Amino acid sequence: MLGRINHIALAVPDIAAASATYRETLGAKVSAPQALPEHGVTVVFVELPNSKVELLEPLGETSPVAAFLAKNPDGGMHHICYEVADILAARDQLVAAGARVLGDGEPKIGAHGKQVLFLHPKDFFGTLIELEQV
Ligand SMILES: CC[C@H](C(=O)O)C(=O)SCCNC(=O)CCNC(=O)[C@H](O)C(C)(C)COP(=O)(O)OP(=O)(O)OC[C@H]1O[C@@H](n2cnc3c(N)ncnc32)[C@H](O)[C@@H]1OP(=O)(O)O
Ligand SMILES: [Co+2]
Repeated sequence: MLGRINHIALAVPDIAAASATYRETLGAKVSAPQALPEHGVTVVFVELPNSKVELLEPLGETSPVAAFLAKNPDGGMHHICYEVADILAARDQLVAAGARVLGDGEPKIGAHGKQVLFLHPKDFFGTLIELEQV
């Protein structure tokens, strides 16, 4: 089922400050901010030779990241995104295995314009998993 790691996501309290640190202190190439109101986040991507790091900050009153930052005010690892070849087949297989697919269970369009789904962290050893159709 699982392909490459598409990205590791870090929730941050201030995406501009975090982007500047990744650019200036770590010498990384960081994309311009992308507001994703339908997901309640603003994201940037740190480009790496073998994957990406997604920095995300809350956007709007109902951001799913706000609760995470309330518990982790300095920020922290938020989710891991695995690529899958067939997101609907993966979803059906996971649901049949008893895993919880978050939201209404239907894929949404993510930051890369691809279909994504999220799996409950409590079903995967305390780590929020995102699946992205490639
Ligand atoms: C798609 C656009 C973009 C992209 O890459 O393209 C993104 O990745 S957007 C990312 C932001 N969107 C999401 O995170 C959507 C999925 N997330 C959710 O549905 C919620 O955040 C959820 C259900 C994971 C947690 O919701 P909430 O925090 O409101 O619930 P609780 O506080 O009750 O949390 C339940 C339980 O889970 C623990 N938790 C919460 N978030 C995380 C996390 N990121 N990693 C690990 N664990 C997490 C929380 O601490 C609670 O544990 P407990 O022991 O019961 O306290
Ligand atoms: Co993500």
